Amino acid sequence: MPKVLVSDALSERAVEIFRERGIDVDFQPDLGKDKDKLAEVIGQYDGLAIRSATKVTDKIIAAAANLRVIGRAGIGVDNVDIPKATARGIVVMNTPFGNSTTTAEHAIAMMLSLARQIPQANASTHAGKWEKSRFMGIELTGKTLGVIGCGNIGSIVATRGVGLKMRVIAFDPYLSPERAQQLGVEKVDLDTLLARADIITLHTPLTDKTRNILSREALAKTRKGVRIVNCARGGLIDEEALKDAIDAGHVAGAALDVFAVEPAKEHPLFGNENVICTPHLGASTEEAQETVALQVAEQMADYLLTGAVTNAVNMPSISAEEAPRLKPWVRLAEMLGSFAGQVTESAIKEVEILFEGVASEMNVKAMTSAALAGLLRPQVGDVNMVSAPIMAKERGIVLSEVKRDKMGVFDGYIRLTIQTEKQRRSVAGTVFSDGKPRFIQIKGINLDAEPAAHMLYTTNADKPGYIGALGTTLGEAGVNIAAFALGRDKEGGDAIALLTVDDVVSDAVLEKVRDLPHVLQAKRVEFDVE
Ligand SMILES: NC(=O)c1ccc[n+]([C@@H]2O[C@H](COP(=O)([O-])OP(=O)(O)OC[C@H]3O[C@@H](n4cnc5c(N)ncnc54)[C@H](O)[C@@H]3O)[C@@H](O)[C@H]2O)c1
Ligand SMILES: O=C(O)CC[C@@H](O)C(=O)O
Repeated sequence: MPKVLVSDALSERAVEIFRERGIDVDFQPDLGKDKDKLAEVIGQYDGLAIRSATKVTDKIIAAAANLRVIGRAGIGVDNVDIPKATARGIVVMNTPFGNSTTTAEHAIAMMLSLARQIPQANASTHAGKWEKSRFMGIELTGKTLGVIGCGNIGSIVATRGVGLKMRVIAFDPYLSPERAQQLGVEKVDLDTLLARADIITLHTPLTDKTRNILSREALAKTRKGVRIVNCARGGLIDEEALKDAIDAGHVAGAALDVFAVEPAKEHPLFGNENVICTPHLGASTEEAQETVALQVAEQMADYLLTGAVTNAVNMPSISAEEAPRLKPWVRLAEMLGSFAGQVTESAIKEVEILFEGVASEMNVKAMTSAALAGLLRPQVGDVNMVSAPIMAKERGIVLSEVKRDKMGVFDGYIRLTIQTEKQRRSVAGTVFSDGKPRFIQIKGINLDAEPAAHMLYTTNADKPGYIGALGTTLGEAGVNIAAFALGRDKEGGDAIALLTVDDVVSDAVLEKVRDLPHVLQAKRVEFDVE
């Protein structure tokens, strides 16, 4: 039974879902804050469910010997070392839509609070001061709202802005003109947004491109009296520059839900009367927390129990419906890759994967990832479907995928061709109606072989007497042959043999086979068979 640790304050709904799905779950909502304790225990778990407090660092990943999936109940995965998780073959999932509306509403609440100084007026009134003349606000109707990042949350904020009768402009290089029109916003470049917006609201992820998008220089380009809302990520604003701009009276106010360092227990902007702060509350509504907890638990359970992948940030999706049909094809792809990887000794330069017929109608990304994992494993050891594409890229392997309608006798097949420094090699296979993989072609030569735990692959010149000599050599070495698949390109041409044997083919036996007349190559090939 898979075991999951919930190390942040997720809604209890997640725990219920894991239990209902038959998963052993430990709910320790404060454990994520104790990184040493987390590193101590993480090795026991197959899954880790988190919000933002748990930092899944290199060190945690190194200690997570059995971890297969990290589920983030929320959007931002910047608290997870994704490259490290990917390299270790751990799927990282998030819930990209579950808290968007709630966070957009928080941004709007922050904008309204900023416009009317509601938190300050509230504190003053509670203190019995009745400072009616101190709190003069601004009206939002007719004002220009500048949205930086118009994705899930930014677009909801934009439409709410339109609803408030604001003029909404947006900077987002990936926003299409059609989508902008549909949202009722004007697409502009960053400098135009900075120059025109009365209120700027940030909704991008934190990346190398967006870090400090509101830099000192950018803030200098804003209108005097601009107000700034950040409910996205702390690093998007140069906080020192923001403080200076507020102190100088250029920026009229800022509403911050997020900070460069969190938890933010002290900050240069704390105590500033023009700054409103909340402790990263954007996603904190009962509705959003229940939704993200439910979604992340379902997604993680699906992956751990069926292999279905939803909302992974480091792997292609595999839906629960397609997972059973796809599974034997993924397995075939991995075996084709494994075969090619085991018989190849030089560096792989190119990989081409052809998907024909029914194979081309399925999730080819998943099959490609599996083929790459099989291919690289003999060379790099610890690799799986998650880490294989990135490892292939790191090794400079050029990958191409080709899809083709059914042309041959099989309803569908996959052919993997690899180009090494020395040669080009191909292997093809299909899945029979019993769900079992079959190799149907090697080096363009047809054959019919079921991959098995222990196999011997030979290439030889097609001359009489070879099969007898091979059988005798194996028999004398005590190697029992369970199945023998043969093929040749033409009479007297190149021939191949793929034999299933009962035990591992030893190096000594391989040497004897290589010494037989007409043998060009002899390789031991092994597969993990269920
Ligand atoms: N405060 C919170 O509690 C809270 C809750 C949820 C999400 N978030 C954060 O809100 C942010 C937005 O989330 P989302 O779900 O809308 O993400 P999203 O991916 O749907 O949208 C992000 C948008 O930013 C745009 N973008 C990317 N790079 C850009 C750049 N250089 N300049 C301008 N635009 C750029 C993208 O094209 C995209 O449209 C994320 O940082 C997320 O982590 C915060
Ligand atoms: O879990 C939270 O409270 C914060 C979530 C938010 O930052 C997100 O990226 O989804």
